Amino acid sequence: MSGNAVFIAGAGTEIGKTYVTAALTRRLRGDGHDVRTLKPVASGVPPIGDPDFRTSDTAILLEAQGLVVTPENVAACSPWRFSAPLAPDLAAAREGRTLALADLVAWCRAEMGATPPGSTLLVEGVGGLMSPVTADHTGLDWLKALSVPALLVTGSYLGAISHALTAAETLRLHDVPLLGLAVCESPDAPTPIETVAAAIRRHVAVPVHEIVRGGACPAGLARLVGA
Ligand SMILES: Nc1ncnc2c1ncn2[C@@H]1O[C@H](COP(=O)(O)OP(=O)(O)OP(=O)(O)O)[C@@H](O)[C@H]1O
Ligand SMILES: C[C@H](N)[C@H](N)CCCCCC(=O)O
Ligand SMILES: [Mg+2]
Repeated sequence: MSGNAVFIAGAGTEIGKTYVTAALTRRLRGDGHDVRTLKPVASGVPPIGDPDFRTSDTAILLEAQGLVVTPENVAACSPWRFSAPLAPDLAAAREGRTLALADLVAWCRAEMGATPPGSTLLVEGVGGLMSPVTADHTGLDWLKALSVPALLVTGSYLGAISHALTAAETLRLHDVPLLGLAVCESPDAPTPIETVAAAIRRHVAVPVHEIVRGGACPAGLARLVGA
């Protein structure tokens, strides 16, 4: 038997998946849980030696785990890294590379199998729920192939309610268990985050947590995800 794996899916891109995943990681570690956090496919990632690497999802997630940036740690967290800030299939093509869903799923399954009972494995997706990951498959295909529950991250920008509910409904139609939603406060949102979260709550049957700008992971969100 292996540990508890959770896929951090997004209602879109650049809405706070990494922020929430890092906050969750820190919170779980602070609460004494054993947690490992992965970003298997990352696009828009500069080379490790580039000063901007420190703002990459991989660097942020390593730091949240108390790990330093070394080539080994980076490869172990994010084996598929592409430099163009595009959907991974397009970013890979820019480098003359391809990514096969079967390889990605096999790698993730091995990580899940290596997660001890009582430990938590967090896997951040890439882009939005149905952003292409490979030439033929989306993030939803990847998530379904892993058979793990999802935590859905959304923003509070105008339009976020529909994006969140569309993603949640897609997960429901595809029988992907949804643990809950995290609404991450967007910059310059026209309504308070509470208003957005309340609107989403009226339409979903799972917990909806709020993370304000600069905020830490709420205890309830950590309880939802922790082993
Ligand atoms: N609650 C927050 N407080 C402060 N900054 C935030 C918050 N949520 C997100 N951000 C910032 O917004 C930007 C986008 O967030 P983040 O990188 O987490 O998005 P993402 O959904 O992971 O994007 P991607 O699709 O590239 O993986 C980052 O600079 C991040 O630090
Ligand atoms: C570069 C960006 N921050 C992400 N890494 C990739 C987002 C891909 C989105 C593709 C799409 O859904 O249109
Ligand atoms: Mg991210």
